[in-house]
Amino acid sequence: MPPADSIVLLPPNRVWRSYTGGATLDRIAGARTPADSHLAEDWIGSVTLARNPGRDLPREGVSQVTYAGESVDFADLIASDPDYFLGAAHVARYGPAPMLLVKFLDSATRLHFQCHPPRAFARQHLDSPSGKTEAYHILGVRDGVDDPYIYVGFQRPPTPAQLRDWIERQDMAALTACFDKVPVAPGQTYLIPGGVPHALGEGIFMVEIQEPSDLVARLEFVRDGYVLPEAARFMGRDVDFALSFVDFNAYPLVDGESPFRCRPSQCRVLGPHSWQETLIGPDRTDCFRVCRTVLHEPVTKSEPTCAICTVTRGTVHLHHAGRRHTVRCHESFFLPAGIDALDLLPEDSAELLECFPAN
Ligand SMILES: O=P(O)(O)OC[C@H]1O[C@](O)(CO)[C@@H](O)[C@@H]1O
Repeated sequence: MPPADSIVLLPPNRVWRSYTGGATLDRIAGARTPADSHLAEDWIGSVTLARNPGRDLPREGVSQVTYAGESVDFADLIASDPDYFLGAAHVARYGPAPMLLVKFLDSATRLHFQCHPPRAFARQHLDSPSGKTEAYHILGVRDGVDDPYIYVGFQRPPTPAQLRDWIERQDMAALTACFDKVPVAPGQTYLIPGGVPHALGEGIFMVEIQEPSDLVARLEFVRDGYVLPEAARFMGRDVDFALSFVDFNAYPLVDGESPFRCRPSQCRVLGPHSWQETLIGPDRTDCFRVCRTVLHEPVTKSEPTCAICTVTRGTVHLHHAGRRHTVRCHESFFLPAGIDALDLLPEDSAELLECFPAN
């Protein structure tokens, strides 16, 4: 099927989570009374199914997108012309899936201490092509949260036997004492490889970029009165299965900074005052790539692969093949691999977060 349009627009796609949040997402969507609830995330241009045991929504997670003015299931759209949307080399290697999951995440509360399987473990033991290495690009912090933080990697690792005991007794004081708080601020980026234990602090609004799966082992079972059902704790397996992929290394902070922080490096000049920088490159992970484009004038650019792009500041007009789309702050679009060059016209100045699958 020849593409009827060029750009795929990615409207909000709220997904139920076991923690609470989402008031910021409500506000962005223009809700009259923004409120926190269990719809704490927005999965942007997703073909990944959410694993929410007990919820009767078989397609939860998969996005309805806007293409040529029509609302369509994103997986169906890609299947209609995988080479155009994803690129022939990508399809030959991975099949008709973007191999990428991008989310807005808006936490009202600290998330459960948790750990995700690395890709090799997921392939060997979970019959999944993807694990869940994930990255956080922090966009904002709620009013009243004075010390935004994440926990990432043990600073004082327990032994596996100790951790097993604490999980079974839910001794969260002992577990928390294994971590230092890593202070975070808007504009920062962190990569959390599969296997590394972590918990996102309360009051953080961010874009999360990750391998496309919803695989998680929870080390903690109760948050704010919600008790995780057993099936949701260790992916239907047991505690020893979860412990077998936990990274027990120590990751001390150096001058208050975590080794998981990724600092930007400029990679491409796009105009006299416009550029693209790498936030997460192949030196950090082979699971995905993340860039930020800063625009101070109209720019024409092409990319070697498809991308999920989110405007993180300002407004950008996209021109391609005689069509024009306006994308405002916190709106997103999918850039098909088949697009040769795209014109980006910022209103004054703008920033884009660009997430690319592994290539
Ligand atoms: O274990 P919880 O608190 O339900 O959190 C799950 C969420 O945590 C994250 O892995 C972020 O750490 C999200 O991708 C995921 O939706």
